[in-house]
Amino acid sequence: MSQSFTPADVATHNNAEKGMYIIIDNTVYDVTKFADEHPGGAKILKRVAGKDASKQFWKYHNESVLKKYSPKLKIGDVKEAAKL
Ligand code: HEM
Repeated sequence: MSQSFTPADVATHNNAEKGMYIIIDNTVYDVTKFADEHPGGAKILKRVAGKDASKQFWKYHNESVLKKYSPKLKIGDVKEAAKL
């Protein structure tokens, strides 16, 4: 079962203390522990923590990266808050 997050939920996880979540194409990844082993560096991940980083992600990686790391880093999907 996959957990649902609103963009606002993800936005609260924007630093190492609270945890660092990023959104790539509607999927939420927890990169808190991964940041220090990220080949592109921890700094660049800290800058996008809490945000949708799809554009930046696809600039530097391809599908095989997501395939490889999803089992370890994926924590859920983005679901918009119900519109009133
Ligand atoms: C789930 C999230 C991410 C994973 C699993 C991930 C994984 C990786 C991996 C495995 C590499 C090594 C190169 C490769 O195999 O393609 C890499 C390089 C890199 N990543 Fe990420 N990355 C993530 C998110 C991001 C984000 C959001 C950014 C930008 C804001 C970023 C920027 C970079 C850069 C700049 C490089 C170096 C590219 C190069 O040296 O040519 N990454 N990343």
